[in-house]
Order: sequence, then C-alpha cells, then structure tokens
Amino acid sequence: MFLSSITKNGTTKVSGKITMTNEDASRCGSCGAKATLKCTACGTVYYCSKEHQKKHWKVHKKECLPYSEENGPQQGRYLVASRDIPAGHLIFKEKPLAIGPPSSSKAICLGCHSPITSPDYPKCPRCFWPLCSPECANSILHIPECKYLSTDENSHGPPKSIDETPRYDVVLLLRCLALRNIKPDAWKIIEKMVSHSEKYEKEKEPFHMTSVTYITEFLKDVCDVQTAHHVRGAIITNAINTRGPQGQTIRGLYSKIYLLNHSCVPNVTLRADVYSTLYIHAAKVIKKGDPLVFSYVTSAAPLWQRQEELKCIYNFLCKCQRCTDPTELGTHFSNPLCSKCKRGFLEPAENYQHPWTCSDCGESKDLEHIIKVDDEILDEITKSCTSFRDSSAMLQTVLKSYHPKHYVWLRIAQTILGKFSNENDTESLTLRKDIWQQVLLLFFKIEPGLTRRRGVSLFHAACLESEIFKQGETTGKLSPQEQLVAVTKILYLLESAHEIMSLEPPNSVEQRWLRLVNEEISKMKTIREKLEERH
Ligand SMILES: C[S@@+](CC[C@H](N)C(=O)[O-])C[C@H]1O[C@@H](n2cnc3c(N)ncnc32)[C@H](O)[C@@H]1O
Repeated sequence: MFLSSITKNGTTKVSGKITMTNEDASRCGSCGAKATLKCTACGTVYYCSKEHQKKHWKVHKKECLPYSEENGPQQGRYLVASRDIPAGHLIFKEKPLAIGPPSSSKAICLGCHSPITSPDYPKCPRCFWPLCSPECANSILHIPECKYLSTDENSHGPPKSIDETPRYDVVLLLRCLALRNIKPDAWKIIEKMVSHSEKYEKEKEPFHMTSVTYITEFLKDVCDVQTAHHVRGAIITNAINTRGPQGQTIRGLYSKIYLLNHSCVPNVTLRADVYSTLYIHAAKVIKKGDPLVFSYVTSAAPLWQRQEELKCIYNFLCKCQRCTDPTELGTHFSNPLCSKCKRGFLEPAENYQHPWTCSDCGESKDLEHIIKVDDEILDEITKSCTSFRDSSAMLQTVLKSYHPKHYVWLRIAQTILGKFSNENDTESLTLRKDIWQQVLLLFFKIEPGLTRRRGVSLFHAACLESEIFKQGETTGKLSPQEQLVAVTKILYLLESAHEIMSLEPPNSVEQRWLRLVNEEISKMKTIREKLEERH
C-alpha cells in the first residue's frame, strides 16, 4: 500500500502528502465518510482514500498549514515545518485562549487592563479589586474571576496600593479555571500543557505556593490543590507576554503557540497586536523538517544566564547550536580573553558550569570567577560613563579583555548609545554609527533574520548616517557624487529595516516604527531624486 516509514509520533508516512493515523477514526474532508488517513503536511484534515485527498487538494491547499506536530522523548511535543517556508512568511496567527495581568504587576483594571495610576481608584463592589471605572465591574473579562475572588471574605487578595505586587498572579489562574465551564475545549488544551508542577511543588517556590494557597484556602469552591499546581505551572511554562494599547504588559495562553519549543538560535518571530493576537513569522528560510523554534530568553544574555533561566523556569538544559558551540557561533559572546596568555579564550566544557579552559594555554577558571570579573568591569565602566568621548575610549579598553562580540562589550555599547543619544557633532555621530554597525553584526549572528531587534538597529544606523549626511551637505564637504553614494546607502539601510518592520501587525504598538521608517524613506527618496536631477 502507501506505507513506507514510521515517524516519531506513531503515525505512518506514505509517499506524497498523506499519513495513516492510529488515532480514532475521523471524517473524510472530501466526502464525510469514516477516514483513517490524514494530510501529512498539516495533520488537521482526514481522508478515506488517497483519491479523495487528491480531489480535495484544490480546496485544502489554501488552508493546508506549513507545519505539523511531532513528539520527542527529550523535548516533548513541538511543531515542525512540513514544507520549505520562505523568510517573512506568516506561518500562522492566533488569538489567546485566556489573557490576564503578568505574575507581578502594578495596579491594572481587571475589566479592561488599563493601567491604574491614581491611588483613589474605584473598586469592584463584589471582589474589591481595583478597576479604572465602576462600569468595568461588569466587563466580560472580569466576571469569571470575580465569581471566585468575591468569596475571599476577609479580603486577603485585593492589592492595597497601586504599587507593583505579585497578587495579580492569581487572576489569569482563575480565568483559566473558569474555562472549565465556559470553554471546555480550551480547558482541555490547558490540561494537556506541560506544567512542571511537581518541580514547583517540591521546591516550594514561594510565588507559586502563595498563589496556589490563596486560591485553594482563601477562596471557596475553585479547585483542588493538584489542579491549582498544574494550572499555575502551565501558565509559567507556556504563557507569552504581550503589550496592550497603553504599553502595559499582559500575558496569555495560546492553543498552538505553546507547542513552539525553544532554541537560542530561533527561526520564527512572535509579534503581537494590542488585542494580544500573536503573529508567527519565519525569521529566515525554514527547511522542511526543521523544528519551529523561538527563544524563551533574551538572546543578549550570556550562556550561564540563559541556561539558568531555562532550567529554573522551563526545566531543561538547552542543547541548541549556539549553546553547544564553546565559541557561541564564533562570537565569543560569553568567553573572556585568557588573562594569563592573552591569546586564547576561556571556553566551557559540555556543562557550562565546569571550569572554563583557555583554548590556547589550558589555564582554567571557575564560572563564579568569570562572572565576578565581568560584573566588576561592567560596574566600574557603567559608573564612569560620564562623557561620550571617555565612554567610547573605554569601549576600546574593554577589547583588551574581551572579544568585540562579547556580551560585556554589548552592554557597554548599549549604555553609551542610550545615554548619549543627543550628542550630535560629526565625531560623536560617526562613533555612534560605528557602534550600531558592530551591534548589527553581532545580532546577525545571535538573532538572525527578520527580527525586530535587527530592524530597530538598522533604523538607528540609517538615522545616524542620515544626520552625518545632512551635516556634510550643510558644510558643503560632500561632492554631488559622494552625496548620491551616501543617500543610496541610507536608503539601503532603511529598506532593509522596512522589510523587517512591515511584519509588525496592524493595531500593534510597534506600527510606530514602521511609520517612522516610511517617513524617512520618502524623505530620502525626494533627496535622491533631486540629486539625480542635478547630476
Ligand atoms: C512551551 S512548552 C513547549 C511545548 C512542550 N514541548 C510540550 O510538549 O507541550 C515548554 C516546555 O517544552 C520543553 N522544551 C522546550 N524547548 C525545549 C528544548 N529545546 N529542549 C528540551 N525541552 C524543551 C520543556 O519541558 C519546556 O518547559
């Protein structure tokens, strides 16, 4: 028959685009009869025969998703590209199953998620939690948790001020639990999520325990302790942070996005609109069979910081291409120069915590020592960053102890760029532009492709080039030919930034970047036209 090989998750591949499934029989997408074959590419549509699959392809190809779900012993379930996906392609977008404030938040309205800034905020008449207006007490968003929160007879839960507090952690937890009755299908997905709750329970992690104790001991009839541990763990492991219209942080759980596994060399990007709909794009060309991965932690953190966070929150050791290469893809992002021979770099063995050994002379140091030296240097330089010229001289000094793509260099570079963004003499502009270009080269390695970080860096580099061009134009230092070359370079940078920024979803806070890039592009095009006319 069609059978040729067995895949990891117990399905049997056939030539072409169809798979035998040993799941319960479903209905044929073409005729509605009982079906035991399913589309291999997306795994969502079933067929009773190969012929009916062929017949249905005209309709299905418009909806056939470019990914499918797989399962592995180490990494659990994950999504895999079922065909080659071009860079920038919108792989899918998804609305949240449930949204709520992050685990720790300043006062935020539970009816509409607006930040609350006045200490005289209105309170919900039933549960006494802060709102932005009395009308929000009856918002659809607030009703589900209000039912539970209002059983807190002694008002242990409501925040007592507008300051940041972890009390908001329970809100999303209760909204998820409310789905058991409101949306049972969504609840089934949450039940299946990885939660690592045994770990949180065993370690008695204080934030976890406080929320679980509150909803099981102070509120009536919410759920049993095991369910509370699971849901709280599932939120911590799977929720994604987004931003509301006023820039406020909100977190949400999603029905497919949670299946994206982690890599420190991501190939997809997540972008959100203000309604927390997430857009998943290919950051670069993704080959058929590649897992779809994004980074759970910031790519700008050194190896040990990324690994500790992944272990502590997500309970695994990352074995991605970047983490297993002792030079982190040739960047030496976490490797200091050996202080003994000054030729080699200190590199970790398989376990990042083992003594780090010089690649040239074999000298070794403990991770603790490396972190201490990095912290001291960062502290000293950040404190003495008082003038732009001194700071950029320090950036050069740092290169005596670190590679130009090391994270200590990056942190100092970012501090300088932030602190001296208004220094506009030609020398400072040129130095800042050079720093941005080095930052860009680094991100090209650690956050490659169509990522927002690269888009923003390209835009900043273009704006500095543009400022230098304008000063050269005013002082008459540039010949018409040199002007044309400079404008062409600026337009190239801006158009590269545009390619990335155009992936920002409609109704997103980040659309402002796209507007800025578009404005600069049209200004530069007008200048180029005038120059070409003169030429
Ligand atoms: C958001 S979930 C991803 C989906 C998950 N694999 C599942 O089966 O539901 C995050 C969890 O997946 C696992 N995971 C994600 N990326 C991994 C990786 N690169 N290596 C090992 N485990 C990984 C970890 O258990 C992590 O806590």
